[in-house]
Amino acid sequence: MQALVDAIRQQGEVLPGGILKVDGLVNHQLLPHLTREMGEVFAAHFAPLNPGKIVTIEVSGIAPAIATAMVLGVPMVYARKKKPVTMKEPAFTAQSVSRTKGGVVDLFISSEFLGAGDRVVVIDDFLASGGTLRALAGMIEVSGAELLGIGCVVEKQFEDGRAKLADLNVPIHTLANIVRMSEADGIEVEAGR
Ligand SMILES: O=P(O)(O)OC[C@H]1O[C@H](OP(=O)(O)OP(=O)(O)O)[C@H](O)[C@@H]1O
Ligand SMILES: O=c1[nH]c(=O)c2nc[nH]c2[nH]1
Repeated sequence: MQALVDAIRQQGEVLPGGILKVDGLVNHQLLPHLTREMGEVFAAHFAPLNPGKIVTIEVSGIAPAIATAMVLGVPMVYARKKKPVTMKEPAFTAQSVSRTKGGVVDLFISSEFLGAGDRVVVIDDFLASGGTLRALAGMIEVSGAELLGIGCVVEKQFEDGRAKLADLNVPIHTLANIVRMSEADGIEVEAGR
């Protein structure tokens, strides 16, 4: 997605600890024209798989996920990181590591909105180590739903998440690919794959 690649070139910053800051377009501020195009691109890519639900994780996955769900005309379900009292027991749960806040986080998906018979595409903002997507895939499997594919806005190729998720045997589509980055040399970004 060329507009996203251009925006990362203009706004992206490399922070200590191998974190790419794209707060002005993905994490803290959203640019509607970019978010809408993300949804259109993901929807066009995954429509042939005939998904019936989009699944994501709060908080930064929600925007590209709902943009995709709106184009496909299907519900969007998101994993929460704190279990609200309204969530019916038993919920599907897993743990992942928050890359931007540090520490292990618990994830909860309501069993009211995911289960056997659901055909699911997962959309998230970052594919880095793949740990978060692994946790989501586990919850989807336990629910009895079928995982059809994974879409992420930004892939950090050098963290190898794509290879680590190969055993899931589903297509992974990303919109921008960070080939390498460092505080000294900046960001090498290309179109996703
Ligand atoms: O492939 P991984 O190494 O698991 O990294 C990717 C995850 O890390 C971020 O979550 P984080 O909790 O940092 O951020 P958020 O609250 O902004 O969604 C991002 O939103 C992905 O879900
Ligand atoms: O804002 C972010 N920047 C990153 O580099 C990253 N990696 C995983 N999750 C991330 N979120």
